[in-house]
Amino acid sequence: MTAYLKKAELHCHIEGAAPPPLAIEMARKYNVDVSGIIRDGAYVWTDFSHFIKCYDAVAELFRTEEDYALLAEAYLTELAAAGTIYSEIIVSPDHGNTIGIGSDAYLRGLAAGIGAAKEKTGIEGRMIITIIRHMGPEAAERTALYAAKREHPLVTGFNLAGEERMHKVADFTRAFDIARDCGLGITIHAGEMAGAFSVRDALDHVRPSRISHGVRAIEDADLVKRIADEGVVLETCPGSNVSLQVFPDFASHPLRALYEAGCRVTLNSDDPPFFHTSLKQEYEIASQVMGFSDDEINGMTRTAIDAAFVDEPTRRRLLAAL
Ligand SMILES: Nc1ncnc2[nH]cnc12
Ligand SMILES: [Zn+2]
Repeated sequence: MTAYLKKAELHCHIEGAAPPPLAIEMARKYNVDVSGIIRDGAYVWTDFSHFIKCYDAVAELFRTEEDYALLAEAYLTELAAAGTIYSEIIVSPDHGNTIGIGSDAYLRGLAAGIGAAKEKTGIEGRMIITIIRHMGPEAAERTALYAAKREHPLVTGFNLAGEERMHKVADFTRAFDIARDCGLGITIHAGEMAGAFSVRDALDHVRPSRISHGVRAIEDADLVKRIADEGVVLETCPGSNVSLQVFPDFASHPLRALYEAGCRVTLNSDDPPFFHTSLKQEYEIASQVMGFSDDEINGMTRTAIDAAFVDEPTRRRLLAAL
């Protein structure tokens, strides 16, 4: 039972955290037919490409600053109820432009939601700006320049998400250099839909302190050793990986093997309702299905706080709260 354990999360896409009932509420508000993406109260998709389409359609149901405030507040309040003291949400300022409110209003809404949840529950939240791989390097550089210009106290990191099988990591080094130079923490999706080479590319070209997923590093023993030796933190999301069929089941998921090899691992939910999971459930899976002890799981939570993109006084306060 992990219900009583304190928790921390480094990897959850905020639009991917929208509970279907909230998405339905938004669809009613804007008179959108969602029968193609929500059935029997669950999101409907078949494979990664279809998941991304469904994700984008859900994201488009949130259209105002207030909608985004509501989404962030709802998610962080749910996390806090499960004992979570820290959460980094992955956000996409480009999306603010897609829906017509602009990136500033998008971030303002999310920041208001993070603030409201903190006021109610004490949970600490930060935002990680992501660029989207399938939107290409030019869009990525524009977003990085935006992040550099638009400093925000709650925006503390930079990520690359989207279709890992498109473009090369090297195409995005300039965007990451811009983000790093303005002081943002660096993480990158790699080793999820593509294999170990993708993780190696990410380490070589981007030099991140964390990797989003990274689990397919398991295909290359030298790479696993490098990750352990360099202390790169893996934001693992087992429920997401099984749902997207990266691994057929939890028994074949490499979390245990990576942990035993000395890699620094953390537990995360990715896009929880899309993958029929939650951070609470990921902790339960680690405990009940993968056999990690409470001490081992607490160690993962400590790793998450050690690797969090926060200022040092906040890190000390969070560590003290564990
Ligand atoms: N699991 C995932 N991988 C890559 N990009 C994503 N965007 C939202 N969820 C994602
Ligand atoms: Zn992700």
